[in-house]
Amino acid sequence: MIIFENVSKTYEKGTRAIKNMNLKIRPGEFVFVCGRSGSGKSTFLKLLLKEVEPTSGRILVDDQDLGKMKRRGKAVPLYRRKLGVVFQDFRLLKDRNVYENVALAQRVVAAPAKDIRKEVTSILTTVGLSSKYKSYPANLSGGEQQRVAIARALVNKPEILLADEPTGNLDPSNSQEIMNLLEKVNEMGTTVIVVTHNAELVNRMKKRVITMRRGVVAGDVQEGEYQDESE
Ligand SMILES: Nc1ncnc2c1ncn2[C@@H]1O[C@H](COP(=O)(O)OP(=O)(O)OP(=O)(O)O)[C@@H](O)[C@H]1O
Repeated sequence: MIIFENVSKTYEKGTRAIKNMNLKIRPGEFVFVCGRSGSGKSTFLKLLLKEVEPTSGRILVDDQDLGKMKRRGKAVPLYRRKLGVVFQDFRLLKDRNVYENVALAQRVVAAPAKDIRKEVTSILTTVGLSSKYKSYPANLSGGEQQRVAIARALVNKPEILLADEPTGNLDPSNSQEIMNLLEKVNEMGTTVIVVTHNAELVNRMKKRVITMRRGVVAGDVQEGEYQDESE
């Protein structure tokens, strides 16, 4: 369970990026966080990743108070293992093939060698890329590259998948396929949080929609819609 209690974030120069955010996301939910550029979506993700600290308020993830977690030591890296992250620009290693890109995430957490092949093979099957395990990113379509990034984010079995504009670089048909994959991942048990301003896609998915406007939660609706130009 993710809980934001009266969370505000003011950056050094005085920009109030998040104002009094109250939010609960339950295990297994699929949530869109929508809003225009500058509405606070990235700051929300950074708070959840403990990349930035709230100016006030409290963030709890599975009863762990992020504010009480020591910056030094193992607590933050251990906490971050709960979270898989996917970005708009895929962020794959260009000089490694698909298999290696995904396996590396397992090596980072010192997974036993005998498990790596099994887990990587299994997750590549889930994302529909088992036949391309030897390909390099440059030889894959954007949609395929994002599938590799999703496999990499999921191979260590995080509880929560965070996707920051995952379809920002994709055409409509690849975007829909990525959304379908995220829905499948969610149905397999992972909590999925997707930050986006792609209203068309959001409105087709019929999921919970949290709308941010100038740092404030302006809407939070189950099977909701996002009206891009509502401001
Ligand atoms: N490191 C920072 N220092 C100062 N101000 C910042 C910083 N990061 C973000 N901001 C400001 O905080 C506000 C919210 O930004 P944020 O990046 O969270 O919005 P966003 O909805 O993710 O936008 P985008 O869709 O463009 O990424 C904006 O006014 C932005 O200029």
